[in-house]
Amino acid sequence: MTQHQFPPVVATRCLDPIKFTCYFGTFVQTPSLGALQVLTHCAVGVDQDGTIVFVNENCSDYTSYTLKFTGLELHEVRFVDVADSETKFFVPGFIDTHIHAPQFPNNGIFGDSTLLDWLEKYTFPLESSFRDLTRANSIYSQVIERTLSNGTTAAAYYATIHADATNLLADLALMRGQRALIGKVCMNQNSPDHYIETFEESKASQLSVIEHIEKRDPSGNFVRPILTPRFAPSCTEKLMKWLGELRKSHNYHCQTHLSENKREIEVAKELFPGFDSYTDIYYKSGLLGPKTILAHCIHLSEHEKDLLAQTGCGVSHCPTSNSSITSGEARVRWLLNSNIKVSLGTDCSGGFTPSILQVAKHALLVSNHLVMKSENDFEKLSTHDVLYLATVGGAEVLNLNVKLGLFKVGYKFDAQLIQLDCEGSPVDTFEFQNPKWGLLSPEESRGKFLDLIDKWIFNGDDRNVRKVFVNGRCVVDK
Ligand SMILES: O=c1[nH]c(=O)c2nc[nH]c2[nH]1
Repeated sequence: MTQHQFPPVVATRCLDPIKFTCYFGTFVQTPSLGALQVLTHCAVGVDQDGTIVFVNENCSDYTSYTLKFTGLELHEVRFVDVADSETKFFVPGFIDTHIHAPQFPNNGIFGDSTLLDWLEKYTFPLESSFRDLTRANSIYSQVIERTLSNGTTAAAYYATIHADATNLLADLALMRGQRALIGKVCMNQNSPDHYIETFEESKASQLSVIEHIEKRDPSGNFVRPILTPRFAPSCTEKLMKWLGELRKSHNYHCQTHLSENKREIEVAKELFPGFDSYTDIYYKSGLLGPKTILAHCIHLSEHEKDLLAQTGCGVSHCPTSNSSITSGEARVRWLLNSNIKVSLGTDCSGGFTPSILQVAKHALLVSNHLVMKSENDFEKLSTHDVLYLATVGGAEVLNLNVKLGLFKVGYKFDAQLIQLDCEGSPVDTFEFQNPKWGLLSPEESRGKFLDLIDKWIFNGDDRNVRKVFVNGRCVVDK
């Protein structure tokens, strides 16, 4: 079906250790919001640290180029040529900036509840069972496997209040090769007797989790602790202020929920009457900064939005969850226009899918609903916009030491290999829709390829994710 005009795989195996890997094929990325870049016949070189050292577009002789560029011998380089199908391409790994790992068994179970009763009925009972490490081991292993298989190369996880189980989540992510921010949930008020901690307990277990994770990965490039006050209603001011001090003194990451549900906002205001707004509670507690991730942010006032912009926080937009438990529609464009970093979160199990690709599609549909309600086009998000939120947006919000989200020199090779015409693919491909690079005009080929990307976003799923790479290492090979 495809017109492959380039050399086949030259060397796949050698006796000496591989010093360098060169991937050859089509690479798709979103260098800026709304812009989709398609690099065809492109050679991307990755060193042993998983860092991209060259990106050479329109490179017909990629083997000679690579050897010349690196100065290495043929046997020291692994060539991975995936250009055997024109419906195969690399995209940056997805970044899930809001996911509750212990809630995974409840995906799809929410009945007709909304946030506060959903927490009581479904969420707290399940999370409290993570005092059992056998259960934690089995569920956390499954979450990591499932999200990796959906192309998620980095995630900001909420765990539970239990230090041992949280440490286990960090160990499992590190072992399996998924980048992860790991949050021990802190909650010391308005929670059920079977699932609550005192201020002193919260403090002690938070410090022990930080110590454990920092020992496991001193570089912090793979797993890192993230301070996680659950949300204002379940934390005392004393606890939030202590976490705020800790954040500021060590420049730690921080994550919490903000302005998800109207009743939740009323409760927060009732519990903290001395503050100007829900956002102000976090602001005055010292929780807001460039490494803070705020999930939802649906019902913010102008002033609250300005506070997020001023403090440099990132937002995790969770449209699947917001539709499922009837929370509302976040105004993503309104946030982006104020230079607030926005990314996507599955929010399992308020959300029902562990797939950021599905969430990207929901983000687009929710933006269409905002347009239908307000009758202006301003809020509409394109397929290219939501791909940006799923990759570059996620990297900005995670704010790690390593550069992620693009195929660019100096960035880490965290990637997915997508194939639309694989066996069992949910995406139907047709010969007349094939881009036929080199045989049609560049504009025609590009137009056809962009259509394929749209088809992938709307119809694709984990079956199309053939390989996943984190830091240059293949962690999923189907
Ligand atoms: O979507 C949500 N999931 C949760 O677990 C939670 N806790 C507080 N607020 C929350 N929102």
